[in-house]
Amino acid sequence: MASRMLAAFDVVGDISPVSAPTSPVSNGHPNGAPNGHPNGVPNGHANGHANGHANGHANGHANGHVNGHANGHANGHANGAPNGYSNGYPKGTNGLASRKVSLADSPTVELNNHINGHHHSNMNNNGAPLKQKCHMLTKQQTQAVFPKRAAVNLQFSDITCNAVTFDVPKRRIYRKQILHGVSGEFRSGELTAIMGPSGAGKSTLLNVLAGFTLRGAAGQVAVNGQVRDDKRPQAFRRLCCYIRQDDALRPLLRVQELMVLAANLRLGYTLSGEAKRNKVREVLAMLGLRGHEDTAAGMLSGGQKKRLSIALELLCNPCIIFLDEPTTGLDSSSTTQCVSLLKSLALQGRTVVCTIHQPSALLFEMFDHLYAVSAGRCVYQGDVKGLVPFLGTQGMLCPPYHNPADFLMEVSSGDFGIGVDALAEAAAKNSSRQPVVLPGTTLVEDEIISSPPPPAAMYMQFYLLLMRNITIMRRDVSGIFLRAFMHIFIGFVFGYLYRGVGNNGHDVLANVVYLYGSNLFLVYTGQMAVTLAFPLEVDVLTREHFNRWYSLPPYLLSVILVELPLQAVLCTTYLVPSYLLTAQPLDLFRATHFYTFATLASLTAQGCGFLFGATTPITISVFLGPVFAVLLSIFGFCIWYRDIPMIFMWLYHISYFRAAFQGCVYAMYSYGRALLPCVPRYKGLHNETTELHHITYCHYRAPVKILNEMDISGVDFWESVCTIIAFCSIIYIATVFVIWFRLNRR
Ligand SMILES: Nc1ncnc2c1ncn2[C@@H]1O[C@H](COP(=O)(O)OP(=O)(O)OP(=O)(O)O)[C@@H](O)[C@H]1O
Repeated sequence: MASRMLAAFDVVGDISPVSAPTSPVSNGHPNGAPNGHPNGVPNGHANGHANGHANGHANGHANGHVNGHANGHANGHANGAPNGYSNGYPKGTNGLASRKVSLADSPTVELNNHINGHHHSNMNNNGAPLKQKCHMLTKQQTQAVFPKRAAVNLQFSDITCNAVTFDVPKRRIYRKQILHGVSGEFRSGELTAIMGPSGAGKSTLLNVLAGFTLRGAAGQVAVNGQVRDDKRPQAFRRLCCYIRQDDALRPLLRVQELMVLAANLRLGYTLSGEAKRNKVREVLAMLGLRGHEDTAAGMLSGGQKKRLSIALELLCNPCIIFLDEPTTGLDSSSTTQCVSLLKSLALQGRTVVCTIHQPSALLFEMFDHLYAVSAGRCVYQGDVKGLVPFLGTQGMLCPPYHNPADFLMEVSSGDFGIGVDALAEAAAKNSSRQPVVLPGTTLVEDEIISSPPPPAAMYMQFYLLLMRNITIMRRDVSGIFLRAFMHIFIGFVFGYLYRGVGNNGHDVLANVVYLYGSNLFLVYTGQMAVTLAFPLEVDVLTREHFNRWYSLPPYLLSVILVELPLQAVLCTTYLVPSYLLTAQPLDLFRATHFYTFATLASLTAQGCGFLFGATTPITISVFLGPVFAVLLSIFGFCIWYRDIPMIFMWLYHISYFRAAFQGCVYAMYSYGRALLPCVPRYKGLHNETTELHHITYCHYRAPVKILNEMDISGVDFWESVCTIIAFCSIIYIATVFVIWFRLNRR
């Protein structure tokens, strides 16, 4: 475990050859430093013991827990955070000025503390110095990667959240209160863990604090004392990023490509290309992803994906980082790496808040601040090391050698007979944390201290996203090949089954079926491809849009401009073989009309696919899409105009499928087409096709006859085209509206 963790830091050394911190101690808030061991482990270890015993777990717990593994580590926290804060900014006098020094100095120190602390516990209980090198960024390098931004404390008070659900079988509406008026503060420079049993409301709280979901939520969130205006979330969003549990990355893009794209979108073009490349290099190095630049995101391990998600957001140097269960699905080594990384980000002055499930004892102690939630109530907030004493005061003694995180879970699940209400009440009394308002740091002033460069302009966003989509399409060779193959294959199958029907008076009805089938096939393929793909796309879109990578119009335009031509090409691969094999007229005018209608129908169906994919879960959209397509396809083929009941007449008129199908039939049999040859065919018992020349009656010899019978002798090309385009436009506008609503509904 340890070696992997170090390996990650070694990578950092590529751009920042080892540098022992020079004067890390005096100002450092996380002090691990104060007594700690910027350079030497033995010292830190000794102090760790002393302080751990003295401050922390003096009763019962001390013997087991402290002597076990937590010591070297506990030292850093025990002495570190509290002193750091009192020295650093809570006293408020020098606020930012003192932070500027302390935060820049601290990462090296504290991480060494961590790493050494771990080694003490796991590998070196005798206190022997560990011979290891930890390559970390120096103060200058850290500041070069992440210029100073304001320290941001996040206060929240009386947060409630209600969910409304509808029970379909019982036909009843249920209201459920998920959060019951929780309050607290998450501070700059601290790594905060939100912990609690499953279903306690951790993710809900994180969502509300990040501003990701505000439906049903009430209460107040303030940034450095300034109340957040949820109606104008932009100012807050400029300060923070939210990394959700699912790594919504584009699997076909390489790490470097994703980073460069993110840099271009988010850092815009006021920075030179070289500066952005440097920044990408530095962030990748910091997150231990150097050497993986050419690896596709889909091929990264779980831990690497998590780090890449963080790297992408770090490019614009957020003040607050929210992470929902960043360690879920990671092995213990990757989990430690991930939390170490978060710790180092916090130590650089960020406010880092994450939800986490039952961490190991080691991991637990890496957090500075714990916010425990159970059944929507806060059951503890404060220093991690204060948890066991607090529970002790409530009569719940953590057994020796027991992981306090596990103990917390057991207690808050009610295993010790104390109710959540009683615990929450005790926690409220115990909480000694007073809100700290940092002087001179408001949402507006943050811009003055250091605002990230302006993001790319809209047209550049469009260009960058278009290039990204083209690259993804080019990489998805197997997907595109399969789609093309299926179109060609079905083109030949249809062509064979209906061979020759396009130029035979006896086969006019068969040809009408071919035209109907062709439209239906292209409508299905156009619709289903995006219906299935778009819900997956929505996850990435939600993450990127929430974190302010780009606006919706350039995004949608870039998607449509890649999908439309692709679908048009796929239509061609079907239409050409089937058209030729079915012996449709070799007349450019008719062929163009046919192609225009069939392709327009397919592209409109694609719009429906976007709409269904964006509005409904995939299990519903795969059902709803085809039903809608079939419904609209009935009119004009299964039922003719004169037979349609009044009540359904509107469906006839809006049906893009009907307009396209009738346009195709009209193109084949109107515009003065000559009398058709009548070659009746009879399929004999032995499958031979025999021409029966003696049959003389040929009902559809005159092409206009089928048009009259189908009631479509008056089709107007432009009217049909306009009907389809109008329908298509409405569908796309509805899609834009629905996606916009989904992305902005909070
Ligand atoms: N939209 C919703 N409608 C109804 N109930 C909801 C909704 N969102 C969350 N809940 C319920 O609220 C409770 C808390 O959910 P939340 O996801 O915040 O828990 P959690 O602590 O993050 O759980 P876990 O650790 O298992 O992810 C759960 O019981 C959940 O079923």
